Amino acid sequence: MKILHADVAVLGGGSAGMNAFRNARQFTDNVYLIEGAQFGTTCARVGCMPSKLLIAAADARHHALHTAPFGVRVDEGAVRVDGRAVMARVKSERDRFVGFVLEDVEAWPQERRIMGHARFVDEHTVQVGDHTRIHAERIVIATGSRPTVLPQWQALGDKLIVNDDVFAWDTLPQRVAVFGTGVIGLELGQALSRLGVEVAVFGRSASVGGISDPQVRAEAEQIFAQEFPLYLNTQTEASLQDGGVRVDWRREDGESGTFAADYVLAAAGRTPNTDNIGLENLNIATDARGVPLADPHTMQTSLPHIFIAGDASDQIPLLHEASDQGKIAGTNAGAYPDIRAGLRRSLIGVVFSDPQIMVAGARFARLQAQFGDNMVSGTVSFANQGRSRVMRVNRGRLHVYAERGTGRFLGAEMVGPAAEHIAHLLAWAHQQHMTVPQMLDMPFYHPVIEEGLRTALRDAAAKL
Ligand SMILES: Cc1cc2nc3c(=O)[nH]c(=O)nc-3n(C[C@H](O)[C@H](O)[C@H](O)COP(=O)(O)OP(=O)(O)OC[C@H]3O[C@@H](n4cnc5c(N)ncnc54)[C@H](O)[C@@H]3O)c2cc1C
Ligand SMILES: NC(=O)c1ccc[n+]([C@@H]2O[C@H](COP(=O)([O-])OP(=O)(O)OC[C@H]3O[C@@H](n4cnc5c(N)ncnc54)[C@H](O)[C@@H]3O)[C@@H](O)[C@H]2O)c1
Repeated sequence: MKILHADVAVLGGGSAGMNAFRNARQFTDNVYLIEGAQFGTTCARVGCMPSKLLIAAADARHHALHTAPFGVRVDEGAVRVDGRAVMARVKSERDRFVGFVLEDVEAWPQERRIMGHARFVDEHTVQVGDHTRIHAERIVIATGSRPTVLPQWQALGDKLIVNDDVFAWDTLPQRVAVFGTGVIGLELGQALSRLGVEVAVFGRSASVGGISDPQVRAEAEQIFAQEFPLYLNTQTEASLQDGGVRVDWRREDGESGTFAADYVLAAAGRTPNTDNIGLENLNIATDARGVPLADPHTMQTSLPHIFIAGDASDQIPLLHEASDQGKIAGTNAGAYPDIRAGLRRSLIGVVFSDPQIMVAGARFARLQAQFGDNMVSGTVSFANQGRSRVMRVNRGRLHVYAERGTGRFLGAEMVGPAAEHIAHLLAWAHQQHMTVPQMLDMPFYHPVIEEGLRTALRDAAAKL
């Protein structure tokens, strides 16, 4: 057994762990980065990047099939999906992104990177595989998350797939049942459907892409249900049949049916990888899911020398949050005991469906609980918004929320065109603590989709 002594040990070499390692090294060279599976990050290998590549292919087919309203005739029969070519591009571009991450990792001294599953033996000792034991003064947990697989789905064997499996395909299957109407369910479900795969998306609640505003959510449901079968508030039972999967479903309203699929894609949330790292050997405060509680400004847990970052923290499971949290945790682990609050940005979240979904600042549900009647909501429908109509992307709704009296901009939720860009404008305004009147003083070009944002802001201003 190799015994090492470290100032800082970082558990997990994904986006959060890499940033923690990088930042801890600003203070000491004696830092180890431990990776249990492979370097390359979830984001680049099986997350953000390959999903966006698949969506790009799906949108190419969708646009090719929808040119007629512009007077541009494309022979529909000529639009053919070559599943092997689609997956070949997804994988080769994905490998390019992974390659850049690996270049960064390989630039670090080899003896500082240790491969193996890490577990706590006690508050200062980490066992790596069966080969190394590290005594560390400070430790950063950055072990990420994995798809949640419910026990009743285990019997499906290799017919139950997760996002990682999709990006390992060499070609496209014929039929997929998606369990989960959150971010992954919508993104991958719609992309597969647009690539010609027969898809049905099942959600056990009314949730669509995480939208908490009932009016925006209802609009999203209506839009997506027009494109592919979307079953909300639905119970499902999946069993193996004829070499595939049979999904028996029953909706709350009593409607029921069966869907035959090649695979069930589990997209029902993610579980932080903190249940298999020996936390039982520590006296650390955890939340109801068993995840260590941490101050979001310092990422310090209840054990002052242990920090947590990224999806493992179960705070906001997004890439930019993992990077920020990794930086904060690594800096504080390096500078310990000089602990400082790091930069936390305004909330921004985008679902890359079509139309896109976004949240900026704060979610409606949280704001309503906090502000109640002290909050106004400005609205715009994109159905007749000028530029959106020109481009035939005129679907969706934006709600902006502001504090009554002060006019302070509080947040927004949206399903609609250019949501990824509007999300940035609004998150930036939120972080600058702008009021709705100040936002209306900003320039708006003509004709642009952002003029819809101005309509919503004017509506909010009139109610202030
Ligand atoms: C399909 C999909 C699409 C996504 N799209 C987006 C998007 O468009 N935009 C966005 O912002 N976010 C997106 N995300 C979320 C984003 O990918 C994650 O929030 C982010 O990658 C989390 O980074 P992390 O460092 O916490 O975890 P990871 O990158 O998963 O790193 C954790 C690392 O820890 C290792 N590890 C685990 N346990 C141990 C152990 N005990 N010992 C040693 N090592 C261990 C793992 O092998 C892994 O390498 C997406 C996620 C998925 C699944
Ligand atoms: N564009 C992006 O930024 C992006 C893309 C993909 C993933 N992500 C991140 O990854 C996280 C995980 O994504 P996700 O879609 O798995 O989780 P999610 O939390 O977004 O959605 C999970 C959905 O599954 C539903 N659900 C739960 N149990 C179910 C069951 N038994 N049957 C059917 N439905 C069930 C929930 O009601 C919810 O709607 C996201 O929260 C997000 O932070 C981000």
